[in-house]
Amino acid sequence: MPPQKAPAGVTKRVTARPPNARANRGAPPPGTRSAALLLLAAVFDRRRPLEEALDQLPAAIEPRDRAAAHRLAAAVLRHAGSLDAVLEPHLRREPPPVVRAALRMGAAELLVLGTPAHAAVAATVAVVPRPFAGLVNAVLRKVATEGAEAYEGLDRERLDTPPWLWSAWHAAYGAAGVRAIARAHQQAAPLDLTLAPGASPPEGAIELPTGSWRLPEGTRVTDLPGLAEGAFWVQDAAAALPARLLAVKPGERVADLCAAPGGKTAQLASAGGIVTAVERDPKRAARLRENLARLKLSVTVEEADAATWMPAEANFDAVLLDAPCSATGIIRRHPDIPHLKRPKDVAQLVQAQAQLLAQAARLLRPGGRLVLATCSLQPEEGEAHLARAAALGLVPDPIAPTELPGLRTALVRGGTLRTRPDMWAEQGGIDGFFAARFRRG
Ligand SMILES: C[S@@+](CC[C@H](N)C(=O)[O-])C[C@H]1O[C@@H](n2cnc3c(N)ncnc32)[C@H](O)[C@@H]1O
Repeated sequence: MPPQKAPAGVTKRVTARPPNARANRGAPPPGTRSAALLLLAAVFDRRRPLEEALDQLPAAIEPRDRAAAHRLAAAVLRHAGSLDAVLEPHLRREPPPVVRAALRMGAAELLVLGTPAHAAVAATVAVVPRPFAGLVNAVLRKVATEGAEAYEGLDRERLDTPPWLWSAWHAAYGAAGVRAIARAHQQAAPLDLTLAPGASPPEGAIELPTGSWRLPEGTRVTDLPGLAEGAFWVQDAAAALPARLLAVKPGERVADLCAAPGGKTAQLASAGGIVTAVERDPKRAARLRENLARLKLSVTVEEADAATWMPAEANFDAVLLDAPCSATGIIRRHPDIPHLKRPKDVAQLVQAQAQLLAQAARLLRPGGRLVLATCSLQPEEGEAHLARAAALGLVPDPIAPTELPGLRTALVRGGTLRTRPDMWAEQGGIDGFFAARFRRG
């Protein structure tokens, strides 16, 4: 997102304390800030996903520095609009990108993460090119003394949401809806797990009404016992719903289209389905295989384009199409998304989804079931596909309220699923998903 000023006419909301300000956790370890600058340059300058940038950090960077850099970069990405609004009065002209990124980083440490001022300022100054050290020092000192008050007075929900997404969500969900969604995006998400059949949940996990298990935000999955043994896999509670809605019975032949990293594949195979998972991207297909091996699940993985893939023996009992999408439903977990996606991406993805849907319908036996899912809040990538499905001869198979315990508000339009990140707000929210179920006539 380019630096933004508060839009005209936006009401300023004042809260006693920034809701994201954490208890002071002390200064991040050395090496964090230069690694975070690499991550931010990848997202802001080259428009690469944060996860990809993390994978490409130099191998010499220590795991604890990587984790701290990820946390710092995520705070900048989540709050970039608000941080810019605080920085703006202290900048006479636009600084070079690396300096802008460092200023956002320093401001995020001061205003969001609670790093002590002396550590945040000195360590940020140390990673900028020398000619800009004085500027960064002066601006961050100002932010350290005056920034908190300015930050608290901002309409952060609005400033941290790109205008095109705000307008689209306003049109789809109304004024209260867009506000609630943007508020949910101010917070990082908790860690949700799906348990392997018969496995015990990790200590401290809470069971959600839909059957997923939740641990507090910031929990590191690698610290949980049972990960290597395949006792669970990481999967947001909303992401776990589409495969459940397919209600696979043991021995059924199931095609899982667009499958990596395989959370839904694992659910389908655990339910006893004879699963073929189709994934186009070779690296992601390799990750899918690794994940299935860890979970000791037997699945046929096809590296192929699901828009044209047609095995000799199709006639599947059930097909899950978890189509590639703009991913605007998972911004809580991926705060880089608002900085990477543009409206034209949505239009292109809708075309791809329509092709995949048509092919998915061809794979079914008569009477077979299809669930279409996208992790997007854009109606073009969800509800708009219902008319296309009807034209393909797919008959709606409405989801029943009993299939969504604790989530009845997510049941809309005569039996389709629409979750939003502001649902289950008291329990830490849920990702935004659309899902619809059909039968082949
Ligand atoms: C939303 S993610 C799928 C998440 C996955 N179903 C899960 O639950 O873990 C979309 C995946 O589809 C893959 N993909 C995109 N277009 C594809 C296509 N035409 N054929 C097969 N895979 C595709 C992407 O590489 C990506 O791995």
